[in-house]
Parts: sequence; C-alpha cells; structure tokens
Amino acid sequence: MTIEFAVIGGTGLTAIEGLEVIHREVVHTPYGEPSGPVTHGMIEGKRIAFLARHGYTHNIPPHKVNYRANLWALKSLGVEKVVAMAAVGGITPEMKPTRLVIPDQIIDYTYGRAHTFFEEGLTDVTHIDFSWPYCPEVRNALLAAAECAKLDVVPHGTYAATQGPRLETAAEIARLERDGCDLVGMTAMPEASLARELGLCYASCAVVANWAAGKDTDEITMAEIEQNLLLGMASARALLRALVC
Ligand SMILES: CSC[C@H]1O[C@H](OP(=O)(O)O)[C@H](O)[C@@H]1O
Ligand code: HPA
Repeated sequence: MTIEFAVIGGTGLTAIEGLEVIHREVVHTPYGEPSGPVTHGMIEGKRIAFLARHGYTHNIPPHKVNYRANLWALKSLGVEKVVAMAAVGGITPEMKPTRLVIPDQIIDYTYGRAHTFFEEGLTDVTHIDFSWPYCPEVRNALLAAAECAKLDVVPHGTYAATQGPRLETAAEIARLERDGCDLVGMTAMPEASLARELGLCYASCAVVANWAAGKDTDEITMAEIEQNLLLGMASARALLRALVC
C-alpha cells in the first residue's frame, strides 16, 4: 500500500492522535540516523508515515536535528508528499497565538547546518529552483482540508528560519519584520530545501505558539508556549485528519 503522505511532527506534536500504528521502522541512511524510527500507520483507511523531528521524547534541539537523514529516510520508504508541522512565533498582526498558518515563503537565517545532498563527488554542480519553497500540491491540500474541517487558517506567510535554540532578541524580530517575515521558527531550513533536492512535495502547517520577542510581553515563557500549543495543536490534528477525508 502506498504511503499517502508523511507528517514530520515538531514541538507539541510527537504523535498523531487517532493513528492506528502498524509498525515502527528503524531506517539507516548514508547521512546517519534519523530523529527516530518512522511510524507507519493508518488514518481513515489511508496509509501515512510519521516522524518526530526532535525525537519521540523531544530531546533533539533544532540545530542538531539530522535533517538530511530524516528526509532521506522518508524518501527511501517511497514517500512523495510531506506535511511538516511547526511551532512558530508570530511577528505580524495576523499571526496571533494559537492560529494555524500555511506559510508560502521562507527566509533562511540559519548557519552551520548540513544543508544539502549535493556535495563532493558529483559529476555536475546542481542548483535546485527554490523560488517557491513550499510545494503547491500539499499547500492546496492543507488549505482544502482546512475548509473541509471549517478551521480558520492564515493561508500565507513568510517564515523566518533562525538558528536557535535560544529565542530571538526584540531587535532581531524587528529586523525580521523589516525583511518581510511574518513568522519565526527554527526548523524550516534546511528541511524544506532538502525536501526539494530529493524531489519531495513538502509544505508546512505552522501553529503560532507565542508573540515573537518584543511584540507583546517582556518575557516569553515556556508555560505560555505550551498553553497556546495545546489549543493550536488540537486544531492542527483536526487539519491532519481532514487531509485524508
Ligand atoms: C520555544 S519552542 C521552539 C521550538 O519549536 C519549534 O520547533 P518545530 O518547528 O519543530 O515545531 C521551533 O522551530 C523551535 O525548534
Ligand atoms: O518565538 C519563537 N522564535 C523562534 N522559534 C519559535 N518557535 C516557537 N516560538 C518561536
């Protein structure tokens, strides 16, 4: 049975509620070990694969995730479509805590991460097109699922990928806003470009966990993030279920 799509779960989503687990598969890759075994399961009669980006016990920080191994593992299992879940900080006024966002652009501020499969030993240098970093087919499926489940989503947004694991300064967020970013998170890159290099159709559902630094309170607390994610991820789970309806 072909895998309908894979979900990469992030902060606040280390398992999919309602997934009938078939088995967990340990996949070894030429790039090292993925964040954990891939969970194979069924929802509404459709086959899906699930991988927790930070590990099933949420112990791998964003700059230490082996993004290459994760994407390679999914590709090697025959996955073609990937939905990446992401907790983010909201920068622009629409991006209120607990909201779901289907971003359409990325600006990459990360550094020092293994970010490409195209390294030494190639016969020719490869430059992928990345004008539109999210795959329209999966984006449209997410938007249609939101409509089907009557979920309110923001259908666009530019995601700033920062290095982490610390949160940003207020001045950094002001700069990201001047750059045109609406959301900030630490994992969309190099995940999205590695997916493109492998020919995977990849898009993301972001859940706003907090107002980004300097946008609301003086301090961002983990308690606030967890509380917002509890609500936001409940909507995100409903969106994932609607993807297969
Ligand atoms: C304060 S939570 C920060 C953490 O959450 C996001 O992870 P993910 O994208 O995997 O949901 C963000 O990128 C950071 O890694
Ligand atoms: O404010 C934030 N900054 C970066 N990543 C995040 N992930 C959730 N919130 C944030």
